[in-house]
Amino acid sequence: MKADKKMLKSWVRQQNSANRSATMTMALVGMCNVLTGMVLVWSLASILAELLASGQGVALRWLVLFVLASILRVILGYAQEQLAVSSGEKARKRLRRELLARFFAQGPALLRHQHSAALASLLTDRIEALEGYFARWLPASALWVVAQWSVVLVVFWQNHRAGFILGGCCLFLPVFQAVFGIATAVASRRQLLALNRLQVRFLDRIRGIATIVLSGNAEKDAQNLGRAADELRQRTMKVLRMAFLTSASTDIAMIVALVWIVIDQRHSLLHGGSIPQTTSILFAVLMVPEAFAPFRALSAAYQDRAQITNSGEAIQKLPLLPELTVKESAPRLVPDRTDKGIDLDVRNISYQWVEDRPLALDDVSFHLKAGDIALLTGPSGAGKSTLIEMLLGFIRPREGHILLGGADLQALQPADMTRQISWIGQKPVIFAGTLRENIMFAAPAASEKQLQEALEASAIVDYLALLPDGLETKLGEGGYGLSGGQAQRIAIARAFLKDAPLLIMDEPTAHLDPATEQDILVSLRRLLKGRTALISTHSSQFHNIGETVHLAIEKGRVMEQEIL
Ligand SMILES: Nc1ncnc2c1ncn2[C@@H]1O[C@H](COP(=O)(O)OP(=O)(O)OP(=O)(O)O)[C@@H](O)[C@H]1O
Repeated sequence: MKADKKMLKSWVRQQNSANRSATMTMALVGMCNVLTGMVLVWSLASILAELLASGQGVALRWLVLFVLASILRVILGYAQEQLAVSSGEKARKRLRRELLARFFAQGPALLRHQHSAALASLLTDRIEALEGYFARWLPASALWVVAQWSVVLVVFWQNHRAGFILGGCCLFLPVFQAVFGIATAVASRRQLLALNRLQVRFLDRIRGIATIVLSGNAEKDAQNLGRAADELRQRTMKVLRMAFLTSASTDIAMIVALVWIVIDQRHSLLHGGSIPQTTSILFAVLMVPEAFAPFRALSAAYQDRAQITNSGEAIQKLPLLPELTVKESAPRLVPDRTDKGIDLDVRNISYQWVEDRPLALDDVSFHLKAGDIALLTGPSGAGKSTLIEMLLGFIRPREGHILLGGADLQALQPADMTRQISWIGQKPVIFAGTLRENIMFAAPAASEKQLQEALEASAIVDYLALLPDGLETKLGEGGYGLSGGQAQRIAIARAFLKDAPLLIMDEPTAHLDPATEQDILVSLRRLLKGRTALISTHSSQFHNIGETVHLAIEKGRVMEQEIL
């Protein structure tokens, strides 16, 4: 627990220092704004004092100073706002980039530890909620003490008694902040957790909509969601109440200072002191809101401060899976590819998902020559998916090595590794976009001729004419729906286009009817030519696909058997 807090603090410090120059620039412009405010108020106090004393004219210099200071304040205020927006934007972009890089570096193994809705919310809402921290809280916290106490000192210099009163009232503010601010932070943290729970629930329900409707539980589920939404509403109201109390406490301190100064100096004000004396009193009175403004900005941003802790905690909760990327400075290795495919040598690899659970892969060794087609079979939970994830480079062996074309998989640069491997799973991911974009995703630089060849080899041409806009038909969410077989052909076309020498498949025909499975097998046979392949399957239809090796896996152990 203590270690977690320490790590969180150090992460927040890192964020602060990454943003230091922007924060300091904002604080500097803010300080100029405060100083300009003093000049503005002084010129206004002088104008009023002269009017009250003589009732006649006002020295031109005060009017000119007043107008110039007003214009400068507007400019400085605008600059402050612009700097805040751009600093918040830059910080969020940087954080998103860093997080996304971490997600990609950890691969799909991350989804075994975290719900996809929680990850999506971390990348979107939680990072978005940090805008206020970088744009408002950091500059306000760097500025408020200096700004507030420089106002108090200037007031004290002009009018000792008023300076004392103002300083005294300002001293109470941190106490109010400690009481209400901490309560606001706790409320805001609970609100965020409730929001996160609601998002995860919603995504689950949307994914499982068919199951919920068919089980007759739709009504009950809607009620549960309603309750979760109500909990979020109540937590949001609590945050607003706390924020209101924080702001009200600042107002009360300000009013007390104002009334106190006026009562204290009423004699000079009512019985006409000298012009400098009236000016100093009016200056002190008019400066009261200026003295409280930096603190008001700070307390308005207090909730924003809570957000960095919330987001930081969520980021800390991401599992510390080993990152898969190899340093760019590492020497480049080139796997040896031949016309037949690529050599795959798996040497004594072991893997354990959780410390006290049995090994998911236990001293696994096998060798596939270029052009070998291996069928991987085994009961559920035997370790097939773990082995595939390891070959795809998403998890690292605890022990042992995997050599691809003679090069150690773990020492390959990510781009060099992914170029060697194509993967076809049970259901291909179809992105929202056209059919063309979905296929070209595998090789964006492919020519029109290569695309046509891939369309023919994967037999997509057979159903192209049935699509409303051919290759330009919109697919994916909100787009045209494809059957399982049609979607699987997209995955096959992608593999043709990518033209990688190692093909890994995980139950590629699992959800297809026997007739479609036969059609897909025809395309797969074409795809297998000139490649090494490892196919995890339960289907007997694969037993005459031209397999040369049988890998039977059970309890994480592999038996290799060559088929002659
Ligand atoms: N993220 C994880 N955390 C803990 N244990 C895991 C995790 N993923 C897999 N396992 C365990 O590792 C073992 C191998 O699982 P794996 O998913 O590789 O089996 P499989 O042969 O692919 O099964 P199936 O055919 O049902 O997909 C199982 O005991 C499983 O419970």
